[in-house]
This record gives sequence, structure tokens and C-alpha cells, in this order.
Amino acid sequence: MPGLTTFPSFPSDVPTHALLVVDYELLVAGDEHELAKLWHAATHLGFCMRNHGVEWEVDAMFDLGSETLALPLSEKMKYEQGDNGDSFGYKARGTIATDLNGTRDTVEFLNIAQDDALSWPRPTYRTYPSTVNARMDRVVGPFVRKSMAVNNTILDIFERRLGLPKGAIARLHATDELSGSEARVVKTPPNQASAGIGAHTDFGTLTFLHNRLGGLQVLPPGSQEWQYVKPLPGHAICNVGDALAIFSGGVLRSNLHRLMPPPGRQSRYERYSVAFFTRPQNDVVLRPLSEQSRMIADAAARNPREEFNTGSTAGEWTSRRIRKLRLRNRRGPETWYEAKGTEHQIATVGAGAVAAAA
Ligand SMILES: O=C(O)CCC(=O)C(=O)O
Ligand SMILES: [Fe+2]
Repeated sequence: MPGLTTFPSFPSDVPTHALLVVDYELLVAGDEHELAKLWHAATHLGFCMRNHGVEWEVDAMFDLGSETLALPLSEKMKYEQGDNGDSFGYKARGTIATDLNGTRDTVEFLNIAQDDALSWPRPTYRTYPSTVNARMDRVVGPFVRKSMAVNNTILDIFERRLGLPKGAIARLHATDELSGSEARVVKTPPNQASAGIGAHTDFGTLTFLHNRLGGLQVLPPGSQEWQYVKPLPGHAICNVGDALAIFSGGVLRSNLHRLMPPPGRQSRYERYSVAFFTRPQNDVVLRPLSEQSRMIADAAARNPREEFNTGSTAGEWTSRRIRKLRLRNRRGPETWYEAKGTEHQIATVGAGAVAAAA
């Protein structure tokens, strides 16, 4: 399997941040201890999840990613996402900024729209390389559907904990409406010296991420030190995105993370990751759901955050952020600030920090 090469283990002398591990099957069974752990993690930093049931599809997506990103550049460029703020398609290496100075990113990736996978063989947004089309039925479709189910299960749990009426979050993510939700495969070449993806918070609602080599780093709340997250076999990394942080009035946190070269001897290897991003319907206005939950109303009143009243729909907001990241649209450091994630977190990293993307 091309995406499953062997590689040295994660070095033992590198400081790591151990994310809380939650068991998906226990969550589904309503285990109180596991539900409490999930809530703690989502209101702080993010978590790892085991027994999610998507293992086969994730492995197959690694293979699809390595095969597709090995196509000639001229072929991949036919699918490039461009500079207009579109997310779907191929993103070539070196096209987005990773920091204030406009340092180029080192990763290439392919984003496949949830809506294109669900409407296959009819494209909703766009078409993809032949390697993707060949596995749409057997791999991409099942990966997307199962990832949606996992994320929706977690969202239902958050909805109850947030005191929202049943279906309040699902209504913002209806599958018969267009959304920015997407599957992604990311490739970083070996022996890189700088950030693959700069510091960022994810745009959407919930991220379901899978990686094998190290490289992902988090900035734990209140800390100034980036720490590696050590990949655990078969475990997914789950991150709350900005849209959910906003909907929840800040009760749930979208944590800053970035992609650096893998640590130690792992840095000599090509690195892949696979992700599924649940994002709201394009037409949903991003703002706290205060009218529907006392907890959210109280949180929004206690800690009013100007950036939470975006005045934008999810579609406009995501598109604006992607547009600002593209180096061809860059005017100067102010463009970087406009592309940034939620304000308070970027402020904690300071002006010299690596930033941007995803
Ligand atoms: O590759 C990784 O581990 C992280 C990727 C990421 O943060 C993203 O694509 O948003
Ligand atoms: Fe991310």
C-alpha cells in the first residue's frame, strides 16, 4: 500500500502534548465518564478518538492521497483551487503564507467536497483527478459518509451539553444544502526546514484528522510553547473549528495548531495526513446561538467577542480566509491578520509567530 510505508518511530526525547483519548464506542453507548472527558477536551484543547470505525477507509484515503499527489504537477495543476477563495481541488506547494512575512508553505493538498462525493457521479462543485474518480464509490464516498456520521454523533453530544434544542446544530449542516465540508489529503516532502502549514484554527465546525508521522503541533491554552502531538496508531485527532467556537459563544474552543517538519529521523520521510472537515451550510450566518441556549447566551454576555459577530455567512467567511492566505492576493502583513483564526488565540502567539491556513 503506497500510503503505508514503514518509518522510524516518534522520538522519545521530544516534548509532546498528550491529548485526552476518548473512545467513540463508549460515547455512543452514553458512558458518563467518557462524555465528561469529551466535554472537558472540547472546552480546552481537542482530543484523540479511538474505536471510531473508519480505520479501513482512512487507510484507503492515505493510499489515494499518495497516488494522487504523485501525479505529474501539470496534471494536478488542472485541478488547482485558484486565488478566488475556493477550497475544493488541488492546492500546490508554496501558494499560501505561513507567517507575517509571507514565508511560503511546503505542503500540497487535495480537497474533495463532501457535496461532490455525495452527488457522485454528478459533480456539485467540480471534477477531480482520475485517481480520485476511480475510488469515489469504494473509498471517498464511504470515508465521507462515515466521517460525517462520527462528527454528527459528536455534534449531537455537544448540542445536548450546550442546552440547545434537538436538531439545532444539524439544521445548520443539512446535507440537502451546499456546504464547505470537505475531505483532505496533505503531503509534505522530506527534509523540510520550515512550517508546512502555519499556525491556524480550523475554519469549520469539527475536524476529524488522521496522521502517522509526527509534525502536528498544538499551542495549549495559556502556553507560549508549541508541542508536538504524538500520533497514536488508529486514533483520530478531533478539533473544534471556529464556526463551532462561534456558535457556542466561546464555550467550545478552536485551538491553534500548525504543521512542522516531523521530529528526529521521521523528518527524512514524506509525510501524509488525511482529514475530514465538517463545515456549516454556506448560507448560515456565523454568530453565537444565544437565542436557543441559556448557556451560550450567558457565555456570550460574560465574554463578548467582537469577532464572533462575523456578519458573514459561513460560505463568505471561509472563502475570504482562503483568499487572504493565497500569496498572489497578499498585500502585506495586514493580509495575514485578515486571514487569521480567532483573534484572541493569534494574540497569544505574538506577532513573530508562524501563522495561517486550513
Ligand atoms: O497534517 C496535519 O497533521 C494537520 C493538518 C491541518 O491542520 C489542516 O489541514 O488543517
Ligand atoms: Fe488544521
